Amino acid sequence: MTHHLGDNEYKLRSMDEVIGERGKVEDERSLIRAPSRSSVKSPTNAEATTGDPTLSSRRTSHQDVTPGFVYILAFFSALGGFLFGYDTGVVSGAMLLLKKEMNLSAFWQELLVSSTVGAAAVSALAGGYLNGHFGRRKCILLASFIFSAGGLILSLAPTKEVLLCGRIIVGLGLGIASMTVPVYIAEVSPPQRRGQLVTINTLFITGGQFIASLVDGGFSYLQKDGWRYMLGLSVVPALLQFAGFLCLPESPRWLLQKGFTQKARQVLSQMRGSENIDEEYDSIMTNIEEEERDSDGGVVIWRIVKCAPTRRALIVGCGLQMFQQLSGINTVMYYSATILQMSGVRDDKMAIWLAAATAFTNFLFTLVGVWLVERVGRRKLTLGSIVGTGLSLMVLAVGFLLSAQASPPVTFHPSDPNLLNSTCVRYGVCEPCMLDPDCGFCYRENATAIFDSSCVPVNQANTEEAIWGRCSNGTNEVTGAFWAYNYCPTSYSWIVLLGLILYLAFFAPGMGPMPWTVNSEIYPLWARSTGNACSAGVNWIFNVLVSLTFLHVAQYLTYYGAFFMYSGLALLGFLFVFGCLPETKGCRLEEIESLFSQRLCTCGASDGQSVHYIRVKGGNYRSEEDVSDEE
Ligand SMILES: O[C@H]1[C@H](O)[C@@H](O)[C@H](O)[C@@H](O)[C@H]1O
Repeated sequence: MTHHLGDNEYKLRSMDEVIGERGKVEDERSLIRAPSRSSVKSPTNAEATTGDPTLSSRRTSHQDVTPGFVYILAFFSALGGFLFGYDTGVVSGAMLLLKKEMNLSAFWQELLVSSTVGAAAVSALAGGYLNGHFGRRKCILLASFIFSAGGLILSLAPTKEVLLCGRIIVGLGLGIASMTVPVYIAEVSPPQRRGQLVTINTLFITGGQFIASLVDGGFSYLQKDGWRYMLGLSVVPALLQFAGFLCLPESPRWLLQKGFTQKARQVLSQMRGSENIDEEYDSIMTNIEEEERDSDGGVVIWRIVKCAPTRRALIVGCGLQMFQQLSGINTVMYYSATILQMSGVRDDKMAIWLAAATAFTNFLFTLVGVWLVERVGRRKLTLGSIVGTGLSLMVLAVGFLLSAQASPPVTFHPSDPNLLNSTCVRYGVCEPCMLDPDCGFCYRENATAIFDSSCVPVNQANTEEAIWGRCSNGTNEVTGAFWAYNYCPTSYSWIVLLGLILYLAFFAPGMGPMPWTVNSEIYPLWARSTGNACSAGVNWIFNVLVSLTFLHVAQYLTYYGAFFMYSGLALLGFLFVFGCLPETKGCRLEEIESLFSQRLCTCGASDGQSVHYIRVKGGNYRSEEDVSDEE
């Protein structure tokens, strides 16, 4: 179908073509890229031989060394990621001490953990408005201020109610930081380093989780008030970030959008060192002008939904965040201590240190992601990661399945009258006994077998022991009886352990960081704050959903059922990523909108092909047919 382009309608083709014909077709304008004055005026040898000015300028920029200032900016921003990881990670260790000292019921424990994540979901959504209105820098300052205040309140909290306030305040900071930091880093980075620098933010998240587990381990010996240090230590990086950002500049893209052109130029040249910034400056400027001209005002989220390319970007961004959480990372991390106990680590203190080893593995493999992201690109990295994640989840599930099939029987039935009312006595084998949150498995073992095993009620105030009997004082050296809560003794634990390690090795380089990295790049400037707010909100909402439902899911589906389900969800995630995620590596932020000009779920079909764009009424389309096909 042919389209007649009116005054407001203009064509947008592939970047190279548009720039090549720019002299000839005055009213054809590129949204994707504006040529720099310098590149048009003075062609280099490469342009002369290939006739391709884009190629030569892109090559030049690829050879450029990123100025140190950008690394400083990335470091101070990523402290927000560190706080994200620290505050979400530290709470499990703090809770072990808190529940004893403050006599917390299971409900209060759950409330203290999930209130932070819930508050983060709300503030991430609200962060879109703050970000667009006040700028990235002020939002980061606000988040670090909130983190400091929250940390202080937590460390001094006299009652559980004050603790809850502190946890909610920290959550509010988390939400804002989680959506602002990746956007800020993406906007200050040069295209060839952007993926790596934004991925460093996730490295800081997993680094924060690892440091939190070390702090948990260290202070777990301090029974009185140890939790105050654990929770309060987050004030240090928060204050460091606050002080740093008092001296650091606003994102040049936000400055330009708000009309602070002089300041934007100055900041951009500060960030690019000796590099010529004309091309980048013009490109951002042209983009903003076109966006303003095409904008019909109105609420941003509604504009995003109405405009096909941004709508698709939003679906991809939110979908990635959803599948990240649905692949069960936080369940695996949270459950790692139990998995390790299953493999025969009986000492609680030892389990805490081994959980630190799990967090370290997550951190280490995120580092692999930082190294790979600019080498293999976001798409391949995410695809490879999600396939591996799905397979490792299957290994985990098979490990749990074999353990369930070989579940040791109950051979010893204590004749205490208190037991008559308990559901625990009805179980004949360990598997259903451990799936019941009210019961645990008490047993003895020698080198070859398990014997004298019983299913007895757990002490709800301290799940590390039974409410009475041989196991009521934890692992009892005298009677030689062991207490297993939430797991069964098994000789297949090595498969589960293998699954855990494989899971982290595959998840951490791709599915961990890429949803954040990709979201920071795929929206045009006018939609960036809102797009990231929505996708970060989705991440937090699914985070709280998956962690709150895990134990119930495991109760209904058993552990192996739950992990098979997660691997099924990872498979769905693979299909989604394969169909919908385009490669954004090396593109300038202003170019990326055009990658969503095609219908969703066609990415897999067009991998690596060159594209032609036309732009009609504010939208980018891959071909003239797409215009007629507008969804
Ligand atoms: O990308 C991060 C990272 O993978 C963390 O380990 C996880 O706890 C977060 O939920 C996730 O968003």
